[in-house]
This record gives sequence, structure tokens and C-alpha cells, in this order.
Amino acid sequence: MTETPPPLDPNTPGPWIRQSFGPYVLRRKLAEGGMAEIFLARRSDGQDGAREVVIKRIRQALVGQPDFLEMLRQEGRLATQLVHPHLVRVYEQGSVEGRAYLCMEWLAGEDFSTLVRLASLRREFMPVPLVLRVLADAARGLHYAHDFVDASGQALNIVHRDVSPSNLYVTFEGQVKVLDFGVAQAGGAATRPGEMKGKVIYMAPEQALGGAVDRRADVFSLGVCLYEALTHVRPFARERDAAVLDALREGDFPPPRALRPELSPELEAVVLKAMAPAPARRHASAAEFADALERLLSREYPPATSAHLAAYLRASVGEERYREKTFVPPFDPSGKGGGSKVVRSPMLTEPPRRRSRPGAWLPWAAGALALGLVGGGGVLLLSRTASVPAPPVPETPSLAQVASRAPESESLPDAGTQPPVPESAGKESPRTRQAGRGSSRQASGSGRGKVPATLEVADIQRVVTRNRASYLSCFERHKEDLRADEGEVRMRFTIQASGRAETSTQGALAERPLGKCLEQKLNRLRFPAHRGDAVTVVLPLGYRVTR
Ligand SMILES: Nc1ncnc2c1ncn2[C@@H]1O[C@H](COP(=O)(O)OP(=O)(O)OP(=O)(O)O)[C@@H](O)[C@H]1O
Repeated sequence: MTETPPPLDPNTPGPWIRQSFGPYVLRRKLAEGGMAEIFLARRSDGQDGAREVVIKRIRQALVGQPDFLEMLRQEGRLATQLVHPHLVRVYEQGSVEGRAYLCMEWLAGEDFSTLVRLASLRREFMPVPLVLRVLADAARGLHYAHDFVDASGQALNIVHRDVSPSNLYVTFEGQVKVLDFGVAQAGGAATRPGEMKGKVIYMAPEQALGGAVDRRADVFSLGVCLYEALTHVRPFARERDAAVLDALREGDFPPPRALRPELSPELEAVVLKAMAPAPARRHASAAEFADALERLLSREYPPATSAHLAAYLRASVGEERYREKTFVPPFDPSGKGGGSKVVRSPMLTEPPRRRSRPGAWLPWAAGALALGLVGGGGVLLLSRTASVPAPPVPETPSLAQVASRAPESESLPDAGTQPPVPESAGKESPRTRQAGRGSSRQASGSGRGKVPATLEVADIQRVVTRNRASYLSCFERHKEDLRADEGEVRMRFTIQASGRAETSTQGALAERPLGKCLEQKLNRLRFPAHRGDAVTVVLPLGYRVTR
């Protein structure tokens, strides 16, 4: 159990600085997104009422690229008009020596993807009612934006278009705020070809496929965020973009209760409705989605208020990170003194004397796992097993450092985890690799060009694990083929230098629908290209059914 989580780059604040930027003094870099750097700042002339603000300025490398400049301007144009408790408040936009920026309220807290990931590192799920609180509040904020009418009385038909867990923010006061209207559009226009922006695995199919979008595209993305927080599976994560698009179009993902059977059918119905491939079958608005979540909260769960969320967040991140994110040194506008002695910001309250584990205040949160699915030589659990930890959320680019400290294969459930098995000796062509847990990764370290010399078992496991949502449905559909409550299906992969794989099921299941289904799904995976011979490994996909 990880009490104090490792630092979360790139969203770990940097050292204190004093850097002039137009009318502002930048005091600390808080985060770096794909498009912008985020700084804690103060106005040097004191005109901001002596409060901390956040400056989001376009990254130096993107200065001069009109697309990104336009994105920040667009974000500024829309977001400065939107004032709602569940949307980050944007005060003004401007430009300093060609660097566009936005000035906004400072939020001390964590984004939702960090919260979910911290829970997954502890092998727990975030308590369901708190997940519902976050999504319901975010939906209210989005609904306000969707319904927004400007000063001239014109409905703008704003669609955020980039709703993802990293754009939902939870403050230490338990407030939920939607961030980043960088790709938001007024008028629901279609995305022009070659202009895809936002994170595709959270996108509604009509958006990902370049069609016209309306508010229901954001409802879909909220549904995907909800699904991921409840199951720790990214339903549309696939190795190739084309496969993501197929999965989005077909709605190809396991229902949440296939992953966590103890979730209520009513909750599952809300998730599935939000994630319906056809917009007409979704909740008609974000408010309708929020109402459905609120109804569940009032009927099925204990109260989940912002105070509960605040307590959970603080316990989840630990005191050290809480202090790190809320302490602010005094500001000396003259620049002659201050800046070295750290004092508490006014919002900091006394830390509790005893540190409680997150979730401890909600007993029903404990052991709330139902089904864990772990591909690539892991164990697949097909029903509720209270002692089994929650599966980790797959690696996210924004948290690459966490992922490298705790790679998926190391944070998988222990129960029944099996190393890949070397194929029987004597078959030399194609080359048979000794597959073992301890094998080191050489793939990227050769320094001899971009294509690695070898493909390691860890690389293969990673691809299989990351794509588990795509083949879980086989186990669901063909449960009758599983002869025992516990076992493994051994899959043989022959991976060509191009990264294409041929997969076959070993043993009795080879002729059964389950084996055929797995082969079909796994044949679609693309592995890293490598130099040299084809590589063959046999990976057991372990499973356990508890009735
Ligand atoms: N007002 C704020 N207060 C505190 N932190 C913030 C604020 N706005 C953004 N952040 C932090 O900065 C991160 C990146 O912000 P944002 O998503 O707006 O930038 P971006 O460059 O558009 O990112 P991306 O394109 O990767 O989504 C957020 O996940 C959050 O951690």
C-alpha cells in the first residue's frame, strides 16, 4: 500500500522563481500541458486584489504557430464569458511579446485523472459516490456552457470537445471545475479533416470521425470518464488509431458490470446511455446526465458532498503534497525581499493529527473490486473477489513518470499472476524467445536508430495489457467454454519485424469459440516494430471466476 505517492510529473510544482511577464510576476511553474505552461503568478502592480492567479501561456516552442495561438485566443474568447462554480474562472486574455496567455483563478488541488491514478496505485477504487459527485458537478458546469447565451442574446451552442479526466479538476475544498476550453467551439461545427484535436479515446464517435457535434458529444466524454473511474479500464484504448475509431463507432467495450459486478444495474445503465454510439440514444443534455447521477446518489449511496470530496482528496494525496500545493511564500512587489521564507497561504487549515487512509471514512469503499482484468501474462478475474486489488489504470502520457516508477506489470494484482511461458524447446524458426518476468527491456536503449534491435517480452505484455478492453468481451461472450473457475488460456504470438502478429490458442480451447474470438481480437494488435527475426512467445491469460 503506497501511503505517500511518488511525485506526479509534469504536474509537480517547480521551484519558486521571480520572472516578469507583462504586468505579472510568475512565481512558480505549476504544470505543463500539451499546449501551454501553467504558472502561479501575481500582478506586479497589485491590481489583482493581492491574490494569486494562474497564467496559462503558450509554450515557447509553439510561438509563431498560428493554430495554437488561435486555440488559446479561442479559449480566451469563450472562457472569459463563462462564469459558473463548476468552470474554471478565466479573468482575461492577452499577449506579451508575441506569447499569448490567459489569466485565471488559481485552483489548488488535483485533476481527476491524478485522483483515479492515485487510487489505482493503492490498488483501490475511488469511492463510487465521490466519482458520481465529480461527474455530476462537472456535467452541471458543462451544461451551463452548452446553454450559454451571450450579451447580445445569441445562443453560442458551445461544445467543450476535450472533456477528459485531466480536464476535470478537484480542489482541496472539494470543488469540481472543468478546465481547458482550448478546443471548444461555438456553433457545433464539424472538425475539418486533418484538424483533429482533443484526446480521441474520450471522444464521441461523431467527433472522432469528423462529423458535426453538439452537446451530446460532451455527454459521451463524461460517460467515458465515469466508466474509467469506476473500472480502471480505458474502454477505447487500442494500440492503433484505426482500432480506436472502430471501437468508438461500434461501441465495442465491456459493460462496467462485467468488470465490477457489484456496481448496480442502474448505475451501469446511466454509463451505457451516456456512451451510446448514436447521439440520439444518449442523455439529451449534460444536465440530464447530472440528474441521473444525482438520483442514484440520493437512492443508493450515503451523502457525497464537497466536504467529503475535500477530505478524500487530502487524505489521498498525503500531507506533504497537500502542503506543497497550498503553501505560498509572501509576495514582495518591489522584488527586494521575500520569496525565500515559506508561510502558509490563507486557505491552509491545520492538518489532521492522524492521517487516515483515503476511503477509510467510507467503509463501503473498502474491497470494492469485482472483476479485474489483466492481460499479458496476468490474471483475469471474472467476478467479485474482495481481497483482490483494483487493476491499475493504464499509463497516461501526462503521468509518464508515475508509470515508469510503477509500471503496469509491477502493479498488477498478485493473486495468480503468471510469468509468460517459454514455448517448448526445439522450435528455432521463427526465433523462440525465453519469456520471463525478469527479462530486461532493451527495446529503446540500443541507440542504433529508431527501430529497436529486439522486441522484449515486457513490450509484448504491455501491448496485450493495454488492449485488454478489446478482448475481455470474448470471455464474457463465451463463458461456457471455461471448464474450471480458475485457469489460463495460453495464447501463442508470432510477431514479425513489422509489428504484425499471428496469434493462436494453445490447447483444448483452440477449437472453441472463446479461442477463436481471442485469436481474432489479438490478431488486430500491433506491436513495436523491431529489427531481425520474428519473435514467438506464449502468454497465459489467467482467469478466475467466483460465483
Ligand atoms: N487554474 C488552474 N489552477 C491550477 N492548476 C491548473 C489550472 N489550470 C490548469 N492547471 C494545471 O495545468 C494542467 C494543464 O492545464 P490545461 O489542460 O489547461 O493545459 P493544456 O496545455 O491545454 O493541456 P492539454 O492540452 O494537455 O490538455 C492541468 O491538468 C492542471 O493540473
